[in-house]
Amino acid sequence: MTEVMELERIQHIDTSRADQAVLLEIRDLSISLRLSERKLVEKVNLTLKRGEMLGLAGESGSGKSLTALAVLGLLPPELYVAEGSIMLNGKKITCLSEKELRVLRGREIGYIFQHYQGSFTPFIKIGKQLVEAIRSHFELTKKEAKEKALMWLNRVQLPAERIFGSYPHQLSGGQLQRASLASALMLEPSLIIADEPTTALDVLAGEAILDLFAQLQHDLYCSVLLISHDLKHLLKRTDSMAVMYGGQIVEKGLTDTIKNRSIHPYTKLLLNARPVLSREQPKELTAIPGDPGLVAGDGCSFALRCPLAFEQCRSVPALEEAEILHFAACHAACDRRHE
Ligand SMILES: Nc1ncnc2c1ncn2[C@@H]1O[C@H](COP(=O)(O)OP(=O)(O)OP(=O)(O)O)[C@@H](O)[C@H]1O
Repeated sequence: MTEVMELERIQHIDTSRADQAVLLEIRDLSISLRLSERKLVEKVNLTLKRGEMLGLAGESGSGKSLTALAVLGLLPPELYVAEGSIMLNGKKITCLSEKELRVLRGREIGYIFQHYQGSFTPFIKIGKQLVEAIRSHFELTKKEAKEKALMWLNRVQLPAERIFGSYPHQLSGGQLQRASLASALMLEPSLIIADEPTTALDVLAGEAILDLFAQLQHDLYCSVLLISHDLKHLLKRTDSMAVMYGGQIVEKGLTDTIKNRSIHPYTKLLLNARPVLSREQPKELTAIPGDPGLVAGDGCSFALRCPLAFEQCRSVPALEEAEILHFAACHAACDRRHE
């Protein structure tokens, strides 16, 4: 198949996928430690539509990666899905066997991690690994698979022939992350999970990869769960966002709404702690009070660091719909709205 034919085929897939049906639905997901039964992620509800980019924000340890690993069926053995379900394309995936999950990963769900070195086996050339991955999911000859791999290396703006014949250690960090992007996208998954894909790169390389990723996601009409502790990336690129603290979602909604009308004190502090480039005098950044990762054992998980905390925060706030498609879990904010 020529490169032009392959592109036409992908464009055809785009239009046939052009509906905004729900692709991923996470319902009441709780993840616990097997030994102590301690909950690390609690009652997470998320919906991701076809073609949508959903951002998951929150500081280190808030439960973002565990949520993603649960979708991929890659939780470490000491953890398990204690409650809830995950549906992909209307099919429950929380009850699939390891063998079924292996088929799902790659073909249905692509993933890109922060540690891109782990995306490739060190002593096998990139091209050979890409061809093997393609042939394990598509019925293609070696020659056809090579053409597809080269086309994708081209699409992620790499010198395709050279990278195809290189070992992973011969590539820079940025090139390796581009190659892992090609490796995830070439299988045309309906969902891509990108967990801090640029954290290990310098700022410019990271920005360039995310711009390229957003463009390819748009062309392929796949859905993306983009995880980052850097609000800047999420505000710029996602359609909707969820903010996690202490293993729970504290606020979620359309990205513009979160940016302009955030409700939860933690989201507001995160937004104020972000440097904004402007011609005017730079505003002073607000630090989030208390130590990162300080989570209240009872009641609202953010209560120990919250400037608005009051008596009622000893009980767990429900995630309430403040306006259409905008949810927040905060007693103080809810009280103010009712005043
Ligand atoms: N295998 C494990 N055993 C015990 N606790 C774990 C394990 N994996 C994660 N945790 C704990 O679960 C919580 C959520 O971790 P998670 O990796 O999801 O956070 P995160 O928001 O993705 O943070 P980061 O941005 O640093 O990756 C943290 O308190 C973490 O210490």
